[in-house]
Amino acid sequence: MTSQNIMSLEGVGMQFGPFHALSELSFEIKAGEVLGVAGPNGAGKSTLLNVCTGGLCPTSGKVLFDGREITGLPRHARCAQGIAMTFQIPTVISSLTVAENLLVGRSFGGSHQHDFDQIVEITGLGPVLDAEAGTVDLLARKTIMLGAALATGPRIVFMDEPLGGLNAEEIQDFVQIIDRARQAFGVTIVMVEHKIRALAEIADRILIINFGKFVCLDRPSVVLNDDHVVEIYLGKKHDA
Ligand SMILES: Nc1ncnc2c1ncn2[C@@H]1O[C@H](COP(=O)(O)OP(=O)(O)OP(=O)(O)O)[C@@H](O)[C@H]1O
Repeated sequence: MTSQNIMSLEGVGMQFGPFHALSELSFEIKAGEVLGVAGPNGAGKSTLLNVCTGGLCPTSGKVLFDGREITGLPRHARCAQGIAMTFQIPTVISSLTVAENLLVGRSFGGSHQHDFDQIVEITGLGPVLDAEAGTVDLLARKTIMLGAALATGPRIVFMDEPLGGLNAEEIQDFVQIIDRARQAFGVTIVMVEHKIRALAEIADRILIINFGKFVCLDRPSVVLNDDHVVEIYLGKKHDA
């Protein structure tokens, strides 16, 4: 992992009418890292992902990619620059084959696309390449979505709750696929995830937000032992 920053948020806020979903968020994402993003329901995690990937334009502050401002850039333009996203509910094109879904991903990418065969090898999708994407199981659909994202040739992939709905064995399998993608392509991964123990195993650092505000950003061992984080998840400590 290098210490060079690939993306920075500077004082980012997102208001929906009078409601502040994000307030004054500032932090950096390091090139090559796996950054976990966690926080209670409604903390603003999905809003944050959308602000980073172009689904939402923040109402204040700046988003920088490689030092250049991309705050108002739409999703397709960010994708062409190397910013991809996978969604909580797998968005595959059910009537196309698995291979065709990966090729659709390629058609949205920029100039630095990864080798198709290497994506198939990393994702392990080889045995189901000719199957209709709507017929495969949840893990395979999540893997197709990641494969299609990788096919765009991203430098950073934002993943919204990638482990949701998977059992313990499937979580291990999917985490390994994510790790292989990171090793092979040097891609930076940002994962919003409720399963904080699983997140701690794969993430280099974890960002905690609450009520749209920055709480802490550090190594998993530090974050999981942070009193404020424990309080957010478990409630205030009471003297016996
Ligand atoms: N388009 C919108 N209009 C109004 N309020 C919104 C909109 N999108 C999100 N919100 C509100 O912003 C807050 C943050 O939502 P967000 O989905 O980002 O939280 P989250 O941390 O991803 O939650 P969860 O863990 O439950 O998925 C919530 O209170 C939500 O109701």
